[in-house]
Amino acid sequence: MAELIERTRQDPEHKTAASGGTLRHAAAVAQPLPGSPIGSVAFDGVEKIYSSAAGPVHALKNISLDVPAGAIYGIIGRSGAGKSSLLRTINRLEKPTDGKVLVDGQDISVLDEDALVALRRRIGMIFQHFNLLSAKTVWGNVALPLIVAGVPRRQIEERVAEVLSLVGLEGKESTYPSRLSGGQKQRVGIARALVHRPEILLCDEATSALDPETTLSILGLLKDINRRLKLTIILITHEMSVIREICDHVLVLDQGEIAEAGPVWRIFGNPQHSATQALLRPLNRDIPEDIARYLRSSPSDEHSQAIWELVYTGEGGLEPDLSRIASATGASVRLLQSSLDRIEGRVHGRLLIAVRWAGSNPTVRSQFADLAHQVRVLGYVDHDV
Ligand SMILES: Nc1ncnc2c1ncn2[C@@H]1O[C@H](COP(=O)(O)OP(=O)(O)OP(=O)(O)O)[C@@H](O)[C@H]1O
Repeated sequence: MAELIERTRQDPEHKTAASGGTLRHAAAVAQPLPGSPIGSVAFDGVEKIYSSAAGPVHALKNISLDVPAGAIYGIIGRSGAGKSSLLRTINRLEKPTDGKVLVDGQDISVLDEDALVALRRRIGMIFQHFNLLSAKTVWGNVALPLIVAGVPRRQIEERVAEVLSLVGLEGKESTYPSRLSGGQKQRVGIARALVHRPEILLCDEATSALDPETTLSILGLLKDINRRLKLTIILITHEMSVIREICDHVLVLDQGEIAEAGPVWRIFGNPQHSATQALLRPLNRDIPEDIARYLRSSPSDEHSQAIWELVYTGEGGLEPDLSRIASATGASVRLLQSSLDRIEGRVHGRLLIAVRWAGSNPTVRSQFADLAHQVRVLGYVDHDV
């Protein structure tokens, strides 16, 4: 046991079921299949049907999805969409009614009790309300999983010091949770989730109880951990801004089904499903009220201005080029509004511009076609707005 822990300690990238486990656990656990990336998760036709007093609830319907090792994968959807149910199948807190969940290529439904304990040491989890023991200090909360696993005291002390330093909580060892801020409590939760050197971290609405500034600092910490420890992070949230801030991939769930899934830049840049569009609406500004008030469906005369919307979806690295936009119009052009964002180095969002009309729409449209992913005229105004 000591040898296994020592091996893990010396090599922070070494991620096996043995991390913090006992020799018996290490032998019982289903090891990652040869060639399977460490930290990968795959859902294969996963179904979950709960029985309730009101009848069966079909919470997950035919979910098939690959989560690559090392990803920060966000799961989003309206309340009741099935996010928690799906997340909890990964460490088998929920067992699928049908289908398989594979961790590192291994079907986890076949694991016996010992192997399940070992699996859960490879998969850390943090929660919206932190789930700390109020009667234990920061040190006691973080050390507990190692104490339960029977790890020798000296190694527990080393490891707890390591993870507390990783989450920026040195000096808080003797503090009780009641004396910590929400952000500090979540840092304790993260430290506790990392003590066994997991390969996957599940985050269940981890920032929903935090104010915006603290949310950003916790998201920053998660991103840092993902990079430094090469840890796969799978998070559920109802906040699109959380996905935009740290995720590289996103799954949108709608009534237990996959609405769409893929790289965040693509899904956010060009949402196809009505559920995604509805979730994204708060991030997209509609037409500003002062412009909407004067918008007409056709131009009154040659002095009218067309209000153009140019949409950027991140595809092909296309970005707004203001000088080309200006020269394409061949007339005066005014920038009315821009709501552009960068996700993983790709620009997405939109520009609203006013272009003197003068019967020029067809020419301008053909010129704009090369400059943005989607272009359309929203309407016309008779004067400067
Ligand atoms: N133990 C259970 N017994 C019966 N029904 C359940 C159970 N757990 C979840 N459900 C139902 O399954 C569906 C999916 O629930 P789930 O909690 O996975 O959704 P969610 O997207 O995480 O929702 P929220 O954002 O509100 O937490 C819901 O209709 C819910 O009421």
